Amino acid sequence: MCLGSGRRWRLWRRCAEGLPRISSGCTGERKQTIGGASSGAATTQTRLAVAFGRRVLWDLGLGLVWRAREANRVVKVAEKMTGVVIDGKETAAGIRKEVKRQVQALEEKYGAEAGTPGLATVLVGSRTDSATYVRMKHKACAEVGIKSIQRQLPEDITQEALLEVVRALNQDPLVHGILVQLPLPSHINEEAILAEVALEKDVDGFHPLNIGKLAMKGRQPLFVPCTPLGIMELLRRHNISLAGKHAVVLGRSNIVGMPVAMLLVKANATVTVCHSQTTDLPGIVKQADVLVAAVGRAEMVKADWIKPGAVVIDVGINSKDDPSSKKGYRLVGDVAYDECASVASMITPVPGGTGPMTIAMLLQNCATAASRTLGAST
Ligand SMILES: Nc1nc2c(c(=O)[nH]1)N[C@@H](CN(C=O)c1ccc(C(=O)N[C@@H](CCC(=O)O)C(=O)O)cc1)CN2
Repeated sequence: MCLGSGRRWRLWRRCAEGLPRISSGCTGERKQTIGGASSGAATTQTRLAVAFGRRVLWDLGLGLVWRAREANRVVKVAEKMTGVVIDGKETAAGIRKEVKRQVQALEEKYGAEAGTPGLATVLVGSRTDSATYVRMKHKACAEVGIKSIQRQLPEDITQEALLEVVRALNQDPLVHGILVQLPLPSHINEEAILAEVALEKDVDGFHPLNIGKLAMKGRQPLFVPCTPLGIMELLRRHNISLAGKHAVVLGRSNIVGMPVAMLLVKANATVTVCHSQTTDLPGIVKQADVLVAAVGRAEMVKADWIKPGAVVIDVGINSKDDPSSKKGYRLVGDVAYDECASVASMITPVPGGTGPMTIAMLLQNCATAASRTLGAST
């Protein structure tokens, strides 16, 4: 077999390095941003490859066989590169447009009064973060044409009175989705309140039956919690495959950690859930092809915890003192973003990552709830 010198050289390099091909698009500090449904190939990462005693054999076509052994050769390809930013804000904006079209179609089919999806939010007490999230939800509803009503209740409301509010919303035919903002005050039994929400209106997916089905093989919940669903949608829309991958989830909360772990298992990933009693957290995180950080500890995950090329999903929203900002603080995630972005292949920012997706998924669940109810009643 006769090989041209260019082809021979390429063959030798492939054999000797034993490396995956490095994208020619890698450009030092350049940041690539991907939003919407476009695909995001990993373009940058630091690579260290060690090739021991690789055999390179080729025929020069002159009857001469060259046998080359590369012994203890270190191929070091170290590049300072930056992972692709998964833009949750842009992806969520695309989903809001889709929901808006869905709402218009429902109104055309069932009329403007009966056909408009309705969401009821229930806010107990005066936590400023909860009030902000509820306000954001109402604003997003208005943007896509979902009618929303709010039940603002005092901090000291009794369990029974709160149950009555939920029961009344269950009976309201113009309300297709009910959301009880969490956390609730400590004297309220959260489990009992969430269990009272009508199953077909459980747009937060926290009803015990929906969570139970999520945890079971071959069962489908009516609704899936919004942040975990948003994470899966971000991964799907960015063509990140999960089958056979090792996914590590930091945190075991009912709102994010546990349900996202169940969704990852259903997507055929091998999942490790880490928590406050986990030993050697950095060592476990280092094994993750996909990392979901949801512990609520500012910038806990450092660059040397990340496996080169991993996909990093940051769910943390923590405020950090920042005298240079107008407010005196800024929001940061659970991941030390700048340093981790240079090791990961793809990463979500905070703000602008999973947060906007949470609200987009709520709108989507609400439109689905209305569509099912209206379809069932005709
Ligand atoms: N009943 C529920 N309660 C809570 C949920 C939930 O899904 N259902 N999740 C969280 C809070 N949450 C929604 O309620 C939520 C958190 C953050 C964001 C968001 O868009 N964050 C922005 C930054 C916002 C800011 O500037 O403060 C971002 O990340 O870009 C949306 C929703 C707990 N409770």
